[in-house]
Amino acid sequence: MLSLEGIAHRYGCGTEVLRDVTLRLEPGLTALIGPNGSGKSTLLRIAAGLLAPWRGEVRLDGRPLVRVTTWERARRVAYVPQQVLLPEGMEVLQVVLLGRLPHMGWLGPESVQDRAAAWRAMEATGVSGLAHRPVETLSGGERQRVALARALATGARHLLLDEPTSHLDLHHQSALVGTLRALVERSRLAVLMVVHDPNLAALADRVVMLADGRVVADGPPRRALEPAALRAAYGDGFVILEGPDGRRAVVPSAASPRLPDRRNPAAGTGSLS
Ligand SMILES: Nc1ncnc2c1ncn2[C@@H]1O[C@H](COP(=O)(O)OP(=O)(O)OP(=O)(O)O)[C@@H](O)[C@H]1O
Repeated sequence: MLSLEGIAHRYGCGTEVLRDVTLRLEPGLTALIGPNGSGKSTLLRIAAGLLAPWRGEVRLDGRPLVRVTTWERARRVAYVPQQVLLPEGMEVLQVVLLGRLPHMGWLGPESVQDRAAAWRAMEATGVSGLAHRPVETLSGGERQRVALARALATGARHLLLDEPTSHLDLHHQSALVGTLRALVERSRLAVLMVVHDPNLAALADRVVMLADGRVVADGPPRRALEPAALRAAYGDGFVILEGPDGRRAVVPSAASPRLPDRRNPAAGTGSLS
């Protein structure tokens, strides 16, 4: 299990962008949401071991992550950044096979098992038909799915995905959630994905909401996405529609929105009717 304990972070001499965040990443699909600049990407990079926290510790099965070798970490924790950079001049299959490097070591070449894992990952993300396309010819959404395939090919049980749906159309957003859910159920993966859309977050098993670098809600979607919690984090620039089956949709409102008053957290909360 990947756990973050008492994490605080500041860049240089700036103010704290994460404050005392404690989070245990259990098997299941967890959505990480929060306003722009609330610290989501910073938290993911710290969880991936790519950024040393200013205070606190990340542990993998109880061991400090800094003591886990780079190879082992790469086999067990996969991270897909917000800005996906794929090496130009390579075909999709070659790029996805890069996800197998932690299993191949320096000596390579890839084994039958490595190729099978790469094909499985491409099929799961719907890019197997693009296997021999040079990556620079792909659309933004296709690139994003190739990056996810590379992460899945690692076989890591912990997936850290920073806005994996930002370039995806509605169909592929649903397909991605379906794929992740199937992986979670079949292989007990622990997935932490940053999303901006609360409606997408509502499809997760658990929602963690950050505001001002703190966890302000953590629980099942219905509870974590309570109107009052959303309003405290995002202000009043949205309305909540409720269908006859009780399902809710959060949609931006056309009115000039006000952000919450962070000096007085009680202001800006309340009923959204
Ligand atoms: N390398 C850096 N140097 C200085 N400040 C940084 C750096 N990276 C991020 N920040 C600042 O840290 C804060 C948190 O940034 P972060 O990218 O973690 O937020 P986020 O919640 O992912 O935002 P968004 O939703 O806009 O992607 C922001 O105020 C940002 O400007």
